[in-house]
Amino acid sequence: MTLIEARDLTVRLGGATVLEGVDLALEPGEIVTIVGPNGSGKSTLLRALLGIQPLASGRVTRKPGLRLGYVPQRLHIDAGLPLTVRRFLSLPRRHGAADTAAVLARVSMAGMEERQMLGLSGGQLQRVLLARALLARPDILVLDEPTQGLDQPGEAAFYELIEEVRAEFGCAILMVSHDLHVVMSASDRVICLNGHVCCQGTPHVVSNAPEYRALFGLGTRGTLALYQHDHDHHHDHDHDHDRGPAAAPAKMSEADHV
Ligand SMILES: Nc1ncnc2c1ncn2[C@@H]1O[C@H](COP(=O)(O)OP(=O)(O)OP(=O)(O)O)[C@@H](O)[C@H]1O
Repeated sequence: MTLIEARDLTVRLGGATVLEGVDLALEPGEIVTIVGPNGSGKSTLLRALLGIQPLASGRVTRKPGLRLGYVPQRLHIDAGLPLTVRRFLSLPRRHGAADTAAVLARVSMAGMEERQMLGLSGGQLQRVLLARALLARPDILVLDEPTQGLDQPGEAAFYELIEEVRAEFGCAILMVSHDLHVVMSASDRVICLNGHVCCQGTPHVVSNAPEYRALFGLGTRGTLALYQHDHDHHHDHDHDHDRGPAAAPAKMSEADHV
């Protein structure tokens, strides 16, 4: 059964249309990655799916009783606010000490309950955020650029952990990522967003589809262009990224088959 489905989503922020006509569905156990240039509406789409972003129009349907775990892009903690890992994990809902200890151990943070949140390294903070999301026993783990600011080994380790968590918890994963290797290797499906869904498909199909190569002009740069394309080019066929949110999804006969 589909976990969550968005139909024809439109979101306006500060008078601008940030998302328009976006459709998306997530099936159990899938890893789906949203890519797109800065400001293309990726975080807004996640927030809309989470139900914390009002819609101008469209609909989000959730499986009854659906549990969502969210790992945000950033966490603002007041510099003067003492906040231990234990306290943070009990917000907004308290969990038993054993559950907290188990989930911290799962993210390789065993025994860190009394550490101050402000004293954690970037990688440790991401693990604590993941632990908090896992405490909700989510059907879907939603991650917004979860490895931002981590070095390469930290990034690789974090995504390895995500895959392990999916296998163990059986949850679907929906994430925004700028990390090419994640997009190409760890995702079942890639959605390319620029205010609208430009194209989508499995990473393999998308990166190999002639339509995709024509669309993004991969040339000799290979799959790197999947990550690097910036939607500021023109091409001869009927899909124009420059139209922004009002544009229709690309016609990608192969790549659209998901
Ligand atoms: N509260 C707001 N009021 C007005 N405009 C906003 C607001 N929040 C976001 N926006 C605008 O909406 C657009 C989409 O923002 P969003 O954060 O969803 O993009 P993104 O694809 O996640 O970007 P990035 O890759 O930089 O994180 C941007 O142009 C942003 O400036």
